[in-house]
Amino acid sequence: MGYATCFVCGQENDKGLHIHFHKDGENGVRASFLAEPWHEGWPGIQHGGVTSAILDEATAYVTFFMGVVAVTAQLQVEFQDPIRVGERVEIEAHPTKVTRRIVEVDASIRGTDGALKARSHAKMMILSQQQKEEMGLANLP
Ligand SMILES: CCCCCCCCCCCC(=O)SCCNC(=O)CCNC(=O)[C@H](O)C(C)(C)COP(=O)(O)OP(=O)(O)OC[C@H]1O[C@@H](n2cnc3c(N)ncnc32)[C@H](O)[C@@H]1OP(=O)(O)O
Repeated sequence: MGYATCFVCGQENDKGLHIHFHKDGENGVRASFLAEPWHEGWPGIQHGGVTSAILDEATAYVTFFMGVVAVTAQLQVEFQDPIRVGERVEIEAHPTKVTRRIVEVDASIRGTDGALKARSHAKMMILSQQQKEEMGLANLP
């Protein structure tokens, strides 16, 4: 499942991260990722933008599995501990608050030992029909 060309999850995006997200419980999502050398910023450490993209995507999948079309309006990221190249990490996200137009989501990335690497709090804006049409997202499955 996913959009083929998405930078984070698209299986047909040659330059993408190819992360597979799956549902976890009623509203959560989970995924796993291995940091590769071409994901680094400082030598040997995964770039913070890549980390942020992964958290953003996990957040978006929460709303996707809820059956709404939403975009990220705010994403607040805390980088707690470096993600090393060659290190596998586990990603998790779940909703914390749902209102008519905004879904708030917490996401985290942890090492395989459970140590916290990064976490985020996001506000996802549910799009109106007009906004979906304006953004070219009106015909999503
Ligand atoms: C299978 C694969 C699945 C999923 C995989 C698919 C790919 C997923 C990609 C990952 C997700 C992304 O990165 S999405 C891409 C990054 N995000 C974007 O490009 C979004 C760009 N921003 C926008 O388009 C717009 O600013 C919106 C839609 C977010 C908001 O515009 P709007 O709807 O016109 O908002 P507006 O009428 O002004 O305000 C409505 C109410 O919301 C509040 N509000 C407005 N903006 C914000 C904000 N940023 N943060 C908080 N609150 C806000 C206002 O104060 C107001 O409150 P009140 O007065 O009513 O109280």
